Amino acid sequence: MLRIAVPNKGSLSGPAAEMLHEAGYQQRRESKELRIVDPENEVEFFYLRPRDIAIYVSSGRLDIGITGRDLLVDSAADAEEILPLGFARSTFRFAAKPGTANGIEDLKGKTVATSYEGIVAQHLADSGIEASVVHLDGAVETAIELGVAEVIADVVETGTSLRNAGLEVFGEPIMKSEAVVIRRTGADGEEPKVQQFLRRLQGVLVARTYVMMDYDCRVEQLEKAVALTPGLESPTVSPLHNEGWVAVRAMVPAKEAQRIMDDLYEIGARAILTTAIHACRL
Ligand SMILES: Nc1ncnc2c1ncn2[C@@H]1O[C@H](COP(=O)(O)OP(=O)(O)OP(=O)(O)O)[C@@H](O)[C@H]1O
Ligand SMILES: O=P(O)(O)OC[C@H]1O[C@H](OP(=O)(O)OP(=O)(O)O)[C@H](O)[C@@H]1O
Ligand SMILES: [Mg+2]
Repeated sequence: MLRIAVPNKGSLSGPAAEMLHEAGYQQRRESKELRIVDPENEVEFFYLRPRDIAIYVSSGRLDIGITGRDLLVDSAADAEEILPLGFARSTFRFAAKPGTANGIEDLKGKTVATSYEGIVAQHLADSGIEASVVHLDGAVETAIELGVAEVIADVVETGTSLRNAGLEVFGEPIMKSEAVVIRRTGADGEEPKVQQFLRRLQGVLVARTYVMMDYDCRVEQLEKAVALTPGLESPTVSPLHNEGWVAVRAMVPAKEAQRIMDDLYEIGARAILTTAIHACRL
């Protein structure tokens, strides 16, 4: 049975459960459940604090886990990323009161408050900057107002939390993060159960980012049309009953679907349809 760590709380837990559900796995019915078995898929899910997931996976007791890239790096656990999942996207940045810092060199001798001490200490060491780091559990944006630190380093998504606290980012982003699947460093990458799990999640990612497009066009327009809808490998082209016409079917990125439909119409394609993909294996 494959043993998988899943976030039990916070920004990662809802989207992770949703993705697993879309991939056909049973998920817990209420938020207090800490462990469930999905016998049909031969998988056991452990609902753990996101911060602890890399530690469990590195111990080898759990085969794989879903966590944030920033949490993985911060933990310094012996685990590695094997698949990015595209949700809980954020950047990790320094911020301070406007006009008090412009770059990392301005951190010299200052105190930085953060929940991600590992990332910050490493980044300061790599940059040759000596500064103190104070660990806070959350709501780090308030630390400056309350005099605990002159600078913070925190997760930024929309920037609303920083704006509300009257703070501004400075310097280069320290890292970009998103939810990722991890495994113990050097674990057997060919393990069939792990491979099957990854294929299912990849299927969800593809189903979320692509739509299926069907249309009819004249044979003379086919090369132009295919250039607009090259598909993943190559589009399916079938003859139509009316001579001189073909039907084309190809996957296209969902975000570009409307523009592609306009462009196809312009070159004479008709009966252009897009449909959602519910699941796939590439
Ligand atoms: N506002 C946000 N937008 C996108 N990702 C976020 C946001 N806040 C946190 N994350 C990501 O979620 C992960 C942190 O999860 P964690 O559950 O520890 O914190 P949280 O979502 O802030 O919840 P909590 O309320 O428990 O602090 C990290 O990978 C982080 O980058
Ligand atoms: O840029 P934004 O869209 O505002 O998102 C970033 C904020 O979201 C998270 O906080 P959360 O609400 O989880 O509280 P926490 O600080 O206690 O973790 C994160 O720690 C930032 O504070
Ligand atoms: Mg938080």
